[in-house]
Amino acid sequence: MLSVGVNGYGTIGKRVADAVRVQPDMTVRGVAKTSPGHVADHATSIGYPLYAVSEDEIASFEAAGLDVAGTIRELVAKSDVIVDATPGGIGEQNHTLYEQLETPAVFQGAETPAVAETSFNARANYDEARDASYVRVVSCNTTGLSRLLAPLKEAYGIDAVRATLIRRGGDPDQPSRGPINDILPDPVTVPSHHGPDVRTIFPSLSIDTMGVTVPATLMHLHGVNVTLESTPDIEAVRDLLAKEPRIFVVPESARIEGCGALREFARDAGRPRGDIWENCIWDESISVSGSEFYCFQAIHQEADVVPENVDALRAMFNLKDAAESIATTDERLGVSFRQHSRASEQVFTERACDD
Ligand SMILES: NC(=O)C1=CN([C@@H]2O[C@H](COP(=O)(O)OP(=O)(O)OC[C@H]3O[C@@H](n4cnc5c(N)ncnc54)[C@H](OP(=O)(O)O)[C@@H]3O)[C@@H](O)[C@H]2O)C=CC1
Ligand SMILES: O=C(OP(=O)(O)O)[C@H](O)COP(=O)(O)O
Repeated sequence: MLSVGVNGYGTIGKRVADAVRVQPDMTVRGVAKTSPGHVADHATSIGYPLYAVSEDEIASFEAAGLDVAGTIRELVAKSDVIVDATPGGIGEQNHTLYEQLETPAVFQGAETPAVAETSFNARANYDEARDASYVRVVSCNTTGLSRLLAPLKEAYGIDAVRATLIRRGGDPDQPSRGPINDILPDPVTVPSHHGPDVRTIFPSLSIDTMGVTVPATLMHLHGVNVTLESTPDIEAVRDLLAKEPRIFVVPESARIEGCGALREFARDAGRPRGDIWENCIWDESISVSGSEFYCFQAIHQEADVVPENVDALRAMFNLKDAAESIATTDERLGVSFRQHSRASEQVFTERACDD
């Protein structure tokens, strides 16, 4: 059993801990945060040993009636590997501690690529993280783009990518980022940082991205145009995407018109926290004109990187190959929306008929 410590138990850290907990080959050694409150209460109620980031903070946890198992140094020393889900820039500072104690670590997307030996997306470059001590799971937007581009690149080749990323203003628990009533070019400079970040996964890819932030907390929405190297049949593209493990081609029949309805769909499906781990691509938006591919995809920013963190751990410790790891992660987590995809339903029906 791989013993995993989670340093930074916020939006991403708590979800990664819960995803690790349900895997057959890994366990949560403990979680660390800086302050008490309902999130810390929840961690201890699940049974995660709680660690303070520094000695000074132990008293405030104890004053809140929480047992503290130690400081982050002790958690790092006891764990086989750390998932660092601290706010951007803190991970880089923590790198020194991980190195001192010879504990490998997974970092998140707001850290610079230089924090790790490789940036990671399970579908696109799993093998590059094999035997690595430090791996960076790319941001939610970069993860969403990588999952879409990997199968298109393999099947048709990619000449160029242009994407406009309509970004949520903040997460639901971030009142400091709202309310706002605006539509912000964000960043106002072009291209946005997302294109270069995608190139940490696909080094030679021609990609330009633009970002806009809107007053919403639900999801990001991408409008994507890919110039392919060949001219595909539109039904073949639909089938290709619908078969991808972490892509949900949203069928027209589901009458899911926007991100709010997608989140409600996830809640109705009993997803923990209403999380959507998959890219959600509207079937009707998939268009092909010559070698130009277009689609709209929604990305749940709080959730899509979670299975990627689990796979990064398996790659670093050579526990499974990419396909096995993705399948195990998804089965244990319940990544199942693909089964609603129109095209994959057709495939399943055809297979059943063949049988
Ligand atoms: N939220 C998102 O949409 C996404 C975030 N990411 C990336 O994940 C990373 C974490 O983001 P997110 O989960 O949103 O952040 P949060 O602010 O939700 O959580 C950060 C956590 O780190 C803890 N923390 C703060 N300072 C320190 C410190 N010095 N040492 C250890 N822990 C500390 C906080 O503890 P406390 O609350 O007690 O202060 C909190 O538990 C970032 O790199 C981000 O870019 C990636 C994809 C999507
Ligand atoms: O969208 C995200 O990152 P990204 O825009 O850098 O891809 C993550 O959700 C984190 O976003 P934030 O940096 O606005 O908190």
